[in-house]
This record gives sequence, C-alpha cells and structure tokens, in this order.
Amino acid sequence: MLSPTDLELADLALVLLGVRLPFRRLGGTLADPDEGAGGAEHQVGLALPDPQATAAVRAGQVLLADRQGIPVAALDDVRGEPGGIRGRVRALAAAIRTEHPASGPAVPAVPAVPAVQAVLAGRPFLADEPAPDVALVLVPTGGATPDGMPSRTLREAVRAGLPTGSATRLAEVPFAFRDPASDRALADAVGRAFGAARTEVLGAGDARWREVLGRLDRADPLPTTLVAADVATHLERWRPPPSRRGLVVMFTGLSGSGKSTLAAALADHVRDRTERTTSVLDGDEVRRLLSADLGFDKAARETNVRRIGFVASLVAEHGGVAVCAPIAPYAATRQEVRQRVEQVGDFLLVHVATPLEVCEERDVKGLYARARAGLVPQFTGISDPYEEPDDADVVVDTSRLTEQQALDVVLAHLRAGGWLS
Ligand SMILES: Nc1ncnc2c1ncn2[C@@H]1O[C@H](COP(=O)(O)OS(=O)(=O)O)[C@@H](OP(=O)(O)O)[C@H]1O
Ligand SMILES: Nc1ncnc2c1ncn2[C@@H]1O[C@H](COP(=O)(O)OP(=O)(O)O)[C@@H](O)[C@H]1O
Repeated sequence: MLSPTDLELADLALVLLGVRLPFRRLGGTLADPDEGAGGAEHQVGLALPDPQATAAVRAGQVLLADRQGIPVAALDDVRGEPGGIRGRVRALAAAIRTEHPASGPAVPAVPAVPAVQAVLAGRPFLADEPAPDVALVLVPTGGATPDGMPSRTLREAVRAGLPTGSATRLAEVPFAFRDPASDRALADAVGRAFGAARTEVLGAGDARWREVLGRLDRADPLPTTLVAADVATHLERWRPPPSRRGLVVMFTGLSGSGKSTLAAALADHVRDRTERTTSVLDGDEVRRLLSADLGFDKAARETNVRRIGFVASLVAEHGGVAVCAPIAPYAATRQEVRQRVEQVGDFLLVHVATPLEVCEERDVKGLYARARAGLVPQFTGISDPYEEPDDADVVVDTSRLTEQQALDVVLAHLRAGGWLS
C-alpha cells in the first residue's frame, strides 16, 4: 500500500470524481502533460522511487491510501515508466468519501446535472456575470487560493455574489492549486468532466480581478459595477489595505551586520509614531526562549527560522507588524517563510548587506575572533554559508549608512507601499 502526498491525493480525488487529469502524473503540472489514453478507465502515473516501483510492477497492482491510511483507490495493470509507475485507476467503492470535509454536500451528485455553466476557480462572482444553474466552486485543498483567500471567504463571497432570488446551486470541488497554467488546465478538465459550459479562472490574466485587488490595496471603494455590494464586504475583510494588513519585516544578514539594531529601531518607530502594534522576534532572544534546543547546523538553523516565521505569521494574521532579525542564511527557508506569511499578510525581506570584513571588525560579541581561532564551529561567513538573497525587498549596508539612514531607507519603503503613513 502506498501513501501518496497531499497534492497527489487531491488529484486522485478529482480522478475518482471522473476528472481526466491533464497531467501525466498525480500531483503533476502542465510541464509534463498527459498525452496518454483517456476514456472511463483512466490511466494515471505516480512518481515512485525504484525499489517500490519495481515491486508494484511485479505485483501488477498497488493500493493507494489516504492520510488516515484507508485505501481509497487501486492502480491496476501497473507498468513502470521513468521515475515512477503508471496504471488504471479503480475506486475502492467502500472507501470513497462522497463528502468533502469542508463543504458538506456530496460532490459526485453534480455530474448528473446537465446545465452546469461555470467552474469558478478561486474567485467570487464578479458583477454582471450571468448566474449559472450550477456553479462548481473549486475549493482550495491547501486552505487558501494562490492569492491567499481562505476557503471560507471564497465560499461566502461566491454565495454573496449570486443575484437575489437566483436558483444557482453551488457545488464544491476540492482543488489543489499549483501554477497558473496548470490550474487553468485542471479547472478546464473539471469543467469538462461535469459538463460545464464555461470556466472562469482567477489568474494574472483576469483584468477585472486585478482591478479588484488593486482597489483593495489602495482602499478605494469597490463599485457595484465590479462586484456586488455583499461580495465587497467579504473581500474588504479578507484583504484590508496595507495600513491595516498584517506585515512581517525580516532582517537577514551576517552576525554583527546590524539586524538587531535596525529591528529595534524600526519597532520603536512603529510603536512611538504610528497606530500599529508590533512585536520583535530578535535572533538572540528567540534562541534563548523559542529555540533553546537548537544548535547551528543546517537543519537546526532551518528549524529556527521556520519557528520564527510561524510566530511572525500569527502576528500578521491578526493585523500586527512582526519584526524579526535572524541570520536566516538559507534562501529556501526564507522563501518558505515568505510563502507562509503571504497567506495571511505581507512579507518584506530586508538584506542587511554589511560586508563580512566590517562585521568582523566590529566583532561585538567577540565571536568572529573565536571562530577564526577555531573555537566556534560552523560560524556564518567564516566556516558556514550565507546565501545572499536575490529577492530582498530592501538592501541596506550599514558600513555606508548610519543607523538612522538605514532605518530611513526601510521606512521609505514601508511608506511607499502604504504599510506605514
Ligand atoms: N555558529 C554560529 N553561527 C552564527 N551565529 C552564531 C553561531 N554561534 C552562535 N551564534 C550567535 O547566534 C546568533 C545567530 O542566531 P540566529 O538564530 O540569528 O541564526 S540562524 O538564523 O538560525 O542561522 C548570532 O547573533 P547575531 O550576531 O545577532 O546575528 C551569534 O551571536
Ligand atoms: N550604521 C549602523 N547600523 C546599525 N548598526 C551599526 C551601524 N554602525 C555600527 N553599528 C553597530 O554594529 C553592531 C551591530 O550589531 P547588531 O545590531 O547586534 O547586529 P546583528 O543583529 O546583525 O548581529 C552594533 O554594535 C551597532 O551599534
């Protein structure tokens, strides 16, 4: 029995609902489209490392279990292919869940309805769209759309957008978003499976949706020609303007570059001169309180930065400003934190790009001297890596700027983006 990933399981759920995946594999993307045989007996691929793949091919069949370990489907006539296996999907009838946990009504009832007119992927109705008989709402399995709209807001906003007295039935289909082109292809496939007449997908190409987002950012009112008044209420609550939206400012840089100094100065400014609330997650303090169990190897640093990102995202979720100042030497972990935070608010990365020589000369804590003497192993910049960000929103070098000047650069960015007045 195999335990597919959440993404693979999400796609498997669609396949079991009769959707023909446009991807070669469960959990795939359009980069690897499926040109294989279609039909009712749907063939799908599954990435699988070799000993397991060989065993599955030898057995000719493999069972796929959900997160609880309950078998939900079988792959029959399994054959090998590069990087995995391929087989015919068969639902294990007893195990199929007809209820999407978040939505209630049984999704498989929908294909029987001939007049499905729209698939709405991750966005509410816009004004003057004709109300369909049945609308399939693609409810994000990860909890939020690529724009960070939580499933609940999406559901409420779609309902609120229906014209009064409309007979439209909403049916929810669990949907795992990945990248815009693949999302579009998968949404179209869902539409085809359910006989939908048209598909509406949120995406960068949707000019009216971009207009909605732009107006929300500028705190401009949403006219009823763009969205229904009730929808506007939901959207405004979902995405307040930057001055009221949660914000995480993460300073990253070498030890002694000036992160703590600037983080404290920024937090003081926000506390003293604005109406916003702020919390500081300073590297040293976090190490004492939140990460006392961790050392400085790669895994420990990643865990430390993830923890900081998690706490910061909670602050942002409630509309606050979190200022953090870890070294955060790894690009992938910083990116992970950015993605987490952007589900609930905004994230700004400030690279404190003070050169190593200057940090070492300052040697506030005497750690560089000890590291050079071999007394502190894995010291960032000396015997451990620091991956320079290429995605920093602001860069300051405190060997060229005074503390006040560096703070002013950060503040100018925050004012320009509307986070601070
Ligand atoms: N091996 C090694 N490498 C780097 N830094 C070390 C090390 N050992 C201890 N210290 C002290 O720990 C502070 C860095 O902790 P961080 O939590 O910010 O680091 S990380 O983001 O988890 O990499 C850092 O503090 P800052 O100077 O404030 O950056 C150092 O004082
Ligand atoms: N322009 C500047 N901006 C920030 N810190 C500066 C500047 N010039 C000198 N410093 C000094 O550099 C040191 C930076 O230490 P710190 O803020 O703890 O850095 P980090 O948190 O990156 O380790 C402090 O002693 C600070 O007074």
